[in-house]
This record gives sequence, structure tokens and C-alpha cells, in this order.
Amino acid sequence: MSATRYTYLGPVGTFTEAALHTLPEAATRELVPLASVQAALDAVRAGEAAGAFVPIENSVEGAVTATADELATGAPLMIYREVLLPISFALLVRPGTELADVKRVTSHPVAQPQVRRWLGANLPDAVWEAAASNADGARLVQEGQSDGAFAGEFAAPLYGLEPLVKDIADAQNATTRFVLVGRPGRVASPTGADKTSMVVWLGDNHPGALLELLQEFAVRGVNLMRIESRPTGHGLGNYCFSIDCEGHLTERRVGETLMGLRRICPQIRFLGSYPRADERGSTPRQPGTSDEDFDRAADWLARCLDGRGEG
Ligand SMILES: O=C(O)C(=O)Cc1ccccc1
Repeated sequence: MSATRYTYLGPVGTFTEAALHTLPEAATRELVPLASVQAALDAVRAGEAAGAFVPIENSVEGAVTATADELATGAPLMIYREVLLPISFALLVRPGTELADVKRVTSHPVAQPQVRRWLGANLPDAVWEAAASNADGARLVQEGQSDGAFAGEFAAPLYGLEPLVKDIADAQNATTRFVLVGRPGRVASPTGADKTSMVVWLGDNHPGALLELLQEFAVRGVNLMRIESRPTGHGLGNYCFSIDCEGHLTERRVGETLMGLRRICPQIRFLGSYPRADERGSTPRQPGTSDEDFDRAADWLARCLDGRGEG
């Protein structure tokens, strides 16, 4: 086991690698590119690496399903950090290629919806093929298996390619979220601007089941940041919910929410509390939801037992 090794979605030149380098500790780690999210996570599960850095969510396409599903149902892992990276693509080609020569293009599937309109307008007849990552697409172009790769401009020199078109992004401000994942361990102390992730399974299918789940957050003033349904794989209509909320597990309102979910749901997986990467502060606290409010209520309850519950 290497305590200093981080795996990531490779090969070299992915956006994932660029995002990883924004973490200060990356400078002192052995960074190992692997061919898939699964391989990166499995290396952590096997104890061959201390962390895996992988994409999890995109502001245009939504969940990176390979990551979301692995975290929900694979052997347990936890999220320790997140990084947000604005993404714009360059069309990377072999030197000398002109736009008219580009018949086949490639990218990671999550990138395709971000360049779809550009493709329709500029290369309507080109065939798009999936690559294991955007940098792997660049490698496919280098090897002649494709003519153009949508990837970071920074990947071009790594694969002997040139950016034929730069700044391709159907949606302005497209952002991808990446996470550093490790084996389950101690949750880092709260920073004051934290996020908590979990996966929750609903029990029997009855009217209001999802509402009951959401109420656990609402009554404690916990703001949801993301909720996404994912099929459980056990037949049509069977879903679990991948949820991010504001706050840290050590906050009473968050802890009590998770306990509430634990009581009403057949299964819940805590995925970590970690510093949120966006600079926006938490939404204003609802009255009656601070740690002090919870403590005062607990004190009052104890006093009730002694007949001192008034006031
Ligand atoms: O990191 C990469 O290059 C990837 O292939 C994952 C990805 C896909 C789409 C946008 C950002 C990152």
C-alpha cells in the first residue's frame, strides 16, 4: 500500500489531471493515471493507493454515472475533497489536418453534450465515437483511429497534436466537479463551509415516500445542493437517491437529518463531509436549527422528566 499514491482517470492530459493539480497535496503525491474510473477506485479499495481522483458531475450533462454508481453500490469509499473546474474544449488534430479532413471525432461521453451544437454547426457529417477519457481520445487521434479529439488544449503537445479550433463550449461556464475518494475513515473537521454526501434507498413504494425523505432535511433547515435518482439495478421503477446537502456531519441539524433518514429508509450510505469548493457561503440558517437550538431543546426535554419543563 502506498500512502502517498493517488490514482486518477488518465491517461496524462485529462481534465481530471488538471483539476487534481489544483490540490496543494498533489505536489507531494505519486500521481498514477489509470484507464477508467473503476480502475482508479479499485486501486484504492485494494490498498494500492491512498486516494483516487475522479470526475463525478458535470453542469451540462449531470452525473458521471461510472463514479456515482461505484460510490453508491461498490465496496464502500468516502469523499474527502472536491474540486470544480471550468471546462472548454479544443478540437485536437494531427498536424496538417484541416476541418474538411475530420470525418471521425471522439471524446469522453460526458463531453459530447457540451460540443453537440458546435459539431452540428461545423462538422455535421462527422461520426462521434466514445473514448475512455478526453485525453484517451487524443491518444486515439495520435494513433490514427480518429481524426479529431475534444480535449483540453493542454493535452495537444502530450500527443503530438495541434488545436485546430479552441474554446469550444456549447454552454458558457460549463463546470465539472471532481472528487478525491479514499477508503472509509475519519471525517475531517468542519471548515464552516462544508458539504455532506450520501446515497439513500427508499423502502416500499408508497405515496409520499420521497416527500418523507425530503422532509427530514426540510424540518431541520438543511439545504439540498443536489438530488439525483439512480436505478438500483433491481428492476424498472427501483431507484436510490444520490444527495448532497449543505453542512457537516458534526452539525446537529445534519447529524439529526441522517439519523432521521436512517430510521425511515431501509438503507443509507454516508459518503463524507468535506469542504465545499464553491466560494458561495451556506444559505442563511433557518431559525431554530443551530447546534445551540438543538442543545437547548435537549436540555429542556431532560428537564421535563423532572417536572421542570416550563419556560
Ligand atoms: O478528465 C477528463 O478528461 C475526462 O475525460 C472526464 C471529463 C469529461 C468531461 C468533462 C470533464 C472531464
